[in-house]
Amino acid sequence: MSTEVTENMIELSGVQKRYLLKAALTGIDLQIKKGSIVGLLGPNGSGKSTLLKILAGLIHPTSGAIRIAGRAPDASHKKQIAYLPEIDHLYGWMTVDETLRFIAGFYDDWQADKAAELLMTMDLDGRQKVRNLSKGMRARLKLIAALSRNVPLVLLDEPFSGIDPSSRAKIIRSIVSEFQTGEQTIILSTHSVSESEPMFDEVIFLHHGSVKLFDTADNLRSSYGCSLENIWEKVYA
Ligand SMILES: Nc1ncnc2c1ncn2[C@@H]1O[C@H](COP(=O)(O)OP(=O)(O)OP(=O)(O)O)[C@@H](O)[C@H]1O
Repeated sequence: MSTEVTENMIELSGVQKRYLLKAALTGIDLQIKKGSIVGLLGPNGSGKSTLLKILAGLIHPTSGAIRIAGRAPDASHKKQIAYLPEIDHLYGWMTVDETLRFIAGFYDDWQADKAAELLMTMDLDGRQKVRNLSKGMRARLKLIAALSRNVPLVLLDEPFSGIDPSSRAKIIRSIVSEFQTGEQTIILSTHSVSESEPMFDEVIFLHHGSVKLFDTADNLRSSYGCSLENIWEKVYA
């Protein structure tokens, strides 16, 4: 993906998004370094999904500039971004194995061995029909689909939605262990701040469509003297 030498995977300058009368993003300036796991946090409606969709190239900003790996986004970028949407588009009539084979067909970078490994880590039965999966199991299947690709940028929108708290910790460990240090950048939106906190290198707190705080997780914890979960309570009090 990198045609120019740059330390940043993502650079956003003055990015705004308006849906008819609703301003979802009101001017985002951000520089996200390559090789980090970034937590995208914020209350309902703060703009997390909108920002991720813009980065995935699914929607366009109303104004502002975006650079991904040093270049303005174009059609070729989409091939190098794995995006897990908040809503799933899985086919109920397929089995889990058929779903993964179907998704694999779209991507040259699909890693079948990794998908098989994740299937075991996520405790999913490949023979089960998607329509019979619980909400949490569907969420796991979506995660396998995103994490089995060998891409420099992974965008996960609420990946733990529907997954029970004890399984979340296990899944977070598998995301961290699958993370290709130095090569990949993961941006992950979540409301599960306490469970996710250990995996974040950097954290963005969004509020009403703008960045309220952005720093390394360590700097935030040391300047506030508390956990990210407690910072959340202070920021959105
Ligand atoms: N397609 C759309 N048309 C109109 N308004 C939209 C659309 N999508 C999002 N919005 C509005 O933009 C704002 C930001 O929404 P967004 O989904 O990005 O927030 P979010 O932080 O992801 O929320 P949540 O945590 O509830 O998923 C909200 O006020 C929402 O109602």
